[in-house]
Amino acid sequence: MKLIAVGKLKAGPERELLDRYCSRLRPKLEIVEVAQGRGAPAELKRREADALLAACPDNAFLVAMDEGGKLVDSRVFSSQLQGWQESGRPVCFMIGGAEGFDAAIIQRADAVFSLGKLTWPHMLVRVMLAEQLFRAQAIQMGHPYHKAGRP
Ligand SMILES: C[S@@+](CC[C@H](N)C(=O)[O-])C[C@H]1O[C@@H](n2cnc3c(N)ncnc32)[C@H](O)[C@@H]1O
Repeated sequence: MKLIAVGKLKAGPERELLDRYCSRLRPKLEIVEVAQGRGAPAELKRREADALLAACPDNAFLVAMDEGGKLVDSRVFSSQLQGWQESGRPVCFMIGGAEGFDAAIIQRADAVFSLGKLTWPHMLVRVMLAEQLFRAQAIQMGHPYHKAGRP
């Protein structure tokens, strides 16, 4: 699995949490960082989209993280992730920059997934996605990390 994201995550609390969840993930999550675009928002997003798409294999199943995407619970996400992984295509997640995605990313995406209607800082979205990937793995394995207490 691969995460392609805008910006460079520096040392600090987000890095520590991301490393903690990533160290528990199997298969490993390869993280590719692309440079933040420059210029007016439309141009910046176009440049970021070019870099993001260049890092994404043509045959990848691309999941774009976007607040306008599909809202699912962790069990549904876990089962969807399993299906994507079993499809034989490499699974790539993508996180945009401060201005969000260019339309080209949403058009290319095979799935658009939301962490809720609130807008989160993109470095926190990395941590939240890694935690959900770990939770999805725990659900698949029946590991008690995920407490299925809801009716
Ligand atoms: C600061 S947000 C960009 C906000 C931008 N104004 C927009 O409309 O997309 C940076 C990136 O974090 C991710 N992100 C932020 N909030 C999210 C959410 N609720 N669900 C999924 N991804 C989110 C998206 O990939 C977004 O491109």
